[in-house]
Amino acid sequence: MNDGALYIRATGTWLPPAERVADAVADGRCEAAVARSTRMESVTVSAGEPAPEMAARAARTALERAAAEPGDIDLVLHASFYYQGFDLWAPASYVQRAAVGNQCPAMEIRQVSNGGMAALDLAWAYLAADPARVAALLTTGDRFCPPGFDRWRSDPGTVYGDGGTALVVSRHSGFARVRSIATVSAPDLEGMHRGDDPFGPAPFSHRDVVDLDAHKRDFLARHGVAPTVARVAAAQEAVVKQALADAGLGLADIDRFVLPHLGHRRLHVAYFAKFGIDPARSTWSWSRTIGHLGAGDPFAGLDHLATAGELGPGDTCLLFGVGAGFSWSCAVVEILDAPSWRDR
Ligand SMILES: CCC(=O)NCCNC(=O)CCNC(=O)[C@H](O)C(C)(C)COP(=O)(O)O
Repeated sequence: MNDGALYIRATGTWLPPAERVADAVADGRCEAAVARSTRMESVTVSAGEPAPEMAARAARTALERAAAEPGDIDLVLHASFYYQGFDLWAPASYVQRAAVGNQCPAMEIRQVSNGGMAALDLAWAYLAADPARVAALLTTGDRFCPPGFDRWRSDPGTVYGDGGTALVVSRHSGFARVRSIATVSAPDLEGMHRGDDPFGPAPFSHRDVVDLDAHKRDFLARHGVAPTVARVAAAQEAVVKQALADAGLGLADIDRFVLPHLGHRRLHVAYFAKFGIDPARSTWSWSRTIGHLGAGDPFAGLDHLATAGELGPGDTCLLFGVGAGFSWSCAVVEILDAPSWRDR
């Protein structure tokens, strides 16, 4: 066991069937312009499975692959950002009861789309703080459904998918090692996801459906596009530079890029063009069939690469997360062994 090391023992996802973007355009659910700019092919849509249940199903897969017993798990962190099914409730405890069945601390992470990476960052520190702590279960789960969310229109540069994801991390061993993780925060940008709306006394006090584009227009009208874009770009560059430096690697050393499930235009601006990332070496060809899973994209993307047999010993992956706030996280993951559960 290496002091301070963190390993990934297993990944897991639970995704409902996908709906085709072309069908959504044909029946008016999705604007043709959004289909063109995002280049999304399909998104996973829950027929009714609740977000915490999808997370629990992903967790069961990851725990089984990790051969982890309930007593092995010393922390459960559940990240989400949309409605979890009840107005005042503890989704992390639901995941713990439904998937683990132990009594370790179970807490919720609400860091919008960066919640999965925030959980990874915090779990590493929590496990390192006590030699008796060995492993953690990290989950995400969201269901972006009506009436309050329009997966096709609530955030025009991104089309949202439903699903649960999970990671089992350990200080002792795993198929992959987390070489570094960095997180950068830009609270001066938090207004971009509230705009000019006043604080409300209850959910949906000012609008019936989430409209992130309205908040963004309000914010950019006050703060300007160019300075905001520059601020976002600078923070994105800083977090990648920090993660790579802490891992002693350069961008050229990275074999695979696990990117947020944003639409193509956003990915091109923030990742492909900015860092010279080849889309073919990213998860884009898969994520365009899934949609933005909220906090779960990094876990789902790593699970996809592992399950598809695209990861071998010595490979390095760069996991990216970005969330309203804003916050950015970036982790360097080194593959030590081919995952035992890969499809081929
Ligand atoms: C709310 C869900 C969430 O946390 N999403 C992640 C944060 N959002 C993004 O990264 C989307 C990209 N947007 C931006 O970077 C800023 O809004 C910009 C750069 C101001 C305008 O980007 P655009 O909307 O034009 O793609």
